[in-house]
Amino acid sequence: MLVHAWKDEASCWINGERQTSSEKLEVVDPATGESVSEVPWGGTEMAEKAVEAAWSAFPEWSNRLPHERAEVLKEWAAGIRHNKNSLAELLSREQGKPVAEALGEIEVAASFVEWYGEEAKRLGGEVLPPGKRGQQITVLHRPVGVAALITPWNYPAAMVTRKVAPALAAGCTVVIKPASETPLIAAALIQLLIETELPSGVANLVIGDAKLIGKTWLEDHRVRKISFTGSTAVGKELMRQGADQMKRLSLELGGNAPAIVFDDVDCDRVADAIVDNKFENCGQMCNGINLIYAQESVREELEEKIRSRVAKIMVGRGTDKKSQMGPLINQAAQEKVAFFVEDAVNKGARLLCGGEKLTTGEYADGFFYSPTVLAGVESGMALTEEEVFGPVAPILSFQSESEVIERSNRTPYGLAAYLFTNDARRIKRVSEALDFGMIGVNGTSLSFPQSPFGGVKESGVGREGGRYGLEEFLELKSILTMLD
Ligand SMILES: NC(=O)c1ccc[n+]([C@@H]2O[C@H](COP(=O)([O-])OP(=O)(O)OC[C@H]3O[C@@H](n4cnc5c(N)ncnc54)[C@H](O)[C@@H]3O)[C@@H](O)[C@H]2O)c1
Ligand SMILES: N[C@@H](CC=O)C(=O)O
Repeated sequence: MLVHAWKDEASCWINGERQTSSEKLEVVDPATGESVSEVPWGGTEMAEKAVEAAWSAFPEWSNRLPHERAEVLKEWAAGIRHNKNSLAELLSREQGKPVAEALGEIEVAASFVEWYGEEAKRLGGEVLPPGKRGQQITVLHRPVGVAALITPWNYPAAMVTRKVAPALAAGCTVVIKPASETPLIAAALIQLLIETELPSGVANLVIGDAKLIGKTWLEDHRVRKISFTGSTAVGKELMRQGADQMKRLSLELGGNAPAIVFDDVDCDRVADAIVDNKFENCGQMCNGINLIYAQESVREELEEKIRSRVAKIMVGRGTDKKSQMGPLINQAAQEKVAFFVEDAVNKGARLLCGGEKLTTGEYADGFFYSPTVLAGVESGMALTEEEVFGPVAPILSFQSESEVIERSNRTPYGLAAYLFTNDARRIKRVSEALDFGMIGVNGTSLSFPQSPFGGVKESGVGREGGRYGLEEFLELKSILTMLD
């Protein structure tokens, strides 16, 4: 098996072939502003060509035996794991996260491929009780068809495989558009997929103008499914555009996750869990904690335990082994975080640590922001309403269970919520009352291949992960047969 260095290899892929373009996209390291690589930049023409290839490949791929599709996925997972170190380095350079975190993401990416390879073999149908004598009712699961997959920059490896693997397992063929900030890791993963026994045209990748490519795929009748991960604003726009042709849609969108800490906990363990989650990927995580609600009697203790941990986080370039947190993805993200902190402080929040753009020395050319903790946060501050998507831990106080449930549910988002308590009855009551798609109880890890990942309300439609993620790429067909 080949080990790649990923130098000057990035490309768009259609029908198993590299694509060229007169226009190029320069991919920049957010830690240094240095160029990492150039990739071809596509538009309408390349997007159409990709659909043509996926459409032509669909009959053969969808008719393959499930275990044959599984073989390809197994080979892909092995290729990813075989190349994990160079993939993690590439991911860190274009996205900014520390290499150790990037390695973790590559393993998650491979685990989804492996899991869906296994699940592909279990795809079955159903025979239902007859409605009249001599009748047989059979329900088949059929692949939706050509699926268009659009992915974000924050987890640019795992979000690609979490879509591609179930789509291929179901028998769909795919066209993929990664975020322009992080096309290299997507191109590398698709190259590894193409290096398996995958028939040409089953997986196609177009890097380029998001609006043009999105419009082309939404207007093409041959594309039957859109699976999108990204911001709620773009998700809503795709839903509007998809309505014309009744496209099947899966939307994994933004969140505004509360972490509720009751007063019966061990504050050291809770502070560890909260800081791990909040500062992963520089706070750029859809299920990242956005608001920390501390019950008043433990608030001061928790504030201090969180502050002391956050003050020690080493910030630096992701490829530097000492770094525990990298830069934000770009200048706009850095400015947005600065705005949220300034707004909160102006409205009365207390800065416990951080609170500044890092702009000198080794940080001068990157988009760094210091790990920040704010206390005394109250509703009315902009960061209580919106997803901050940065390294800021805002702490609020609450008195009673009913009050904190009501305040947590006030958001239009509903992706993830976290709850810390040792009271079993309270765990049941509160986790059932919180209006979110995923609840972490006494822990903050939510992403596993077998578990459904996704939100309610404006956090999206549908689920990724587990058998639910496979169902997103399947249609039901009922066959009602009279046998005599
Ligand atoms: N729920 C989840 O599973 C999940 C996972 C990761 C990220 N997210 C969310 O993603 C957001 C961050 O990602 P982002 O900034 O890359 O989001 P984004 O919406 O700006 O972009 C996401 C993708 O959509 C593309 N895009 C942008 N405009 C488009 C258009 N008009 N038509 C078609 N495609 C278009 C982008 O190029 C990118 O590939 C956050 O809100 C985060 O919470 C959600
Ligand atoms: N952490 C999430 C991605 C959200 O941004 C995951 O691993 O699925």
